[in-house]
Amino acid sequence: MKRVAVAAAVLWNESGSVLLGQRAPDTFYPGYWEFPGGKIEAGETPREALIRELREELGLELTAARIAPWLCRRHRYAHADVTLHFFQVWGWRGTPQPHVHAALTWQTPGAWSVAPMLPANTPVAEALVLPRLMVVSQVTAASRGAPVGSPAWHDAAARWAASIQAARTHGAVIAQIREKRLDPGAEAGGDAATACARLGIEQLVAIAREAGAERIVVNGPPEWAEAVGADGCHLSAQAARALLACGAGRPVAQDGMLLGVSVHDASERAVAEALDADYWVVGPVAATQTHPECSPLGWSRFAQLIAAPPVPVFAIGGLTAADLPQAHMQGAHGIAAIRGWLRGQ
Ligand SMILES: Nc1nc2c([nH]c(=O)n2[C@H]2C[C@H](O)[C@@H](COP(=O)(O)OP(=O)(O)OP(=O)(O)O)O2)c(=O)[nH]1
Repeated sequence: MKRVAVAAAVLWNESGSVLLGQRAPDTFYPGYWEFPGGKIEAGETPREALIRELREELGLELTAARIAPWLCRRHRYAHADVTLHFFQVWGWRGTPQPHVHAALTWQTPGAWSVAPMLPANTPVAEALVLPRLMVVSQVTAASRGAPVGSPAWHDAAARWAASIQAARTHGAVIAQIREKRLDPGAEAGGDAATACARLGIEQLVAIAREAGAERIVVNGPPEWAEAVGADGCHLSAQAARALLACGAGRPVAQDGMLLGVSVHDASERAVAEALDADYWVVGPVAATQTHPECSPLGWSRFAQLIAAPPVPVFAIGGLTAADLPQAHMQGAHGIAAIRGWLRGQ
């Protein structure tokens, strides 16, 4: 089958809308909506092709410093096996003109008023509505293991809620409940411990919802995410590797549940890909108190590790909201942090 490589742009305007073009009547999939872009020619990089295509198709001059790689998706159409390099673009000169499209429209992701999109774009449209900021909990550790429901535990939980609220001033939030010692499946075991752990996680889900988190994932087995009414589960790199080793496939029980995986190196990236995770959390980018034993990747190794990711990536490790633009430029979808959200407030 013919292999085709394509570069396409998610152009963001100041109101948070993205530009779609409707394919012309004489093309393959006429009338379908797509992100502007086109085939990468011999000798071109995806970025060079993007700049050329948007000049030809829309009459725009992209601002080089405002173009960021984002996702790379492969889709097998009947006519060709297509690899799509999606970029996010925030800066250009000119007003988009429909030089090749039947129509152009600015659309708010998730509130699409046009359809259908090209089939390869369904996961891309979903990725566009995934929040950019992940706030990771650390309530048990921050309260020095105080029992669930105790005043010290509540204080730590309130600080976590404040972190979620602080992050929300920068955009939509995914809350990740990461309470290792509360893991209801942990070796501490016993019915009372399990019930208490479950209660703790349930309370944190309620607190995160109240604080305005758009999505909530639980770091632990998928059954627990489901049992406490979370929107998905997040697997540590170790848990993901163990699941894959027992020959299990993608471990998410219900449709629509998110699956996230932590990644620190290329072999863990391969595990996340094999499990068909919906997003990766990759780091540490900078030094962090949570993992003092890990040497930081720095942005350049981070960018190499995540190069051409099929799903959105959150950068983690010593980051604050101020790092979001830099994270985007390195190919990240967003950033994740435990402590960073209240810094500087
Ligand atoms: N530009 C763009 N192409 C996409 C998207 N999603 C998607 O599956 N594609 C596919 C459709 C095509 O197979 C290919 C884009 O090729 P193209 O627009 O340069 O060319 P084409 O197939 O329409 O036709 P032609 O240039 O060969 O005449 O990528 C998208 O969002 N934007």
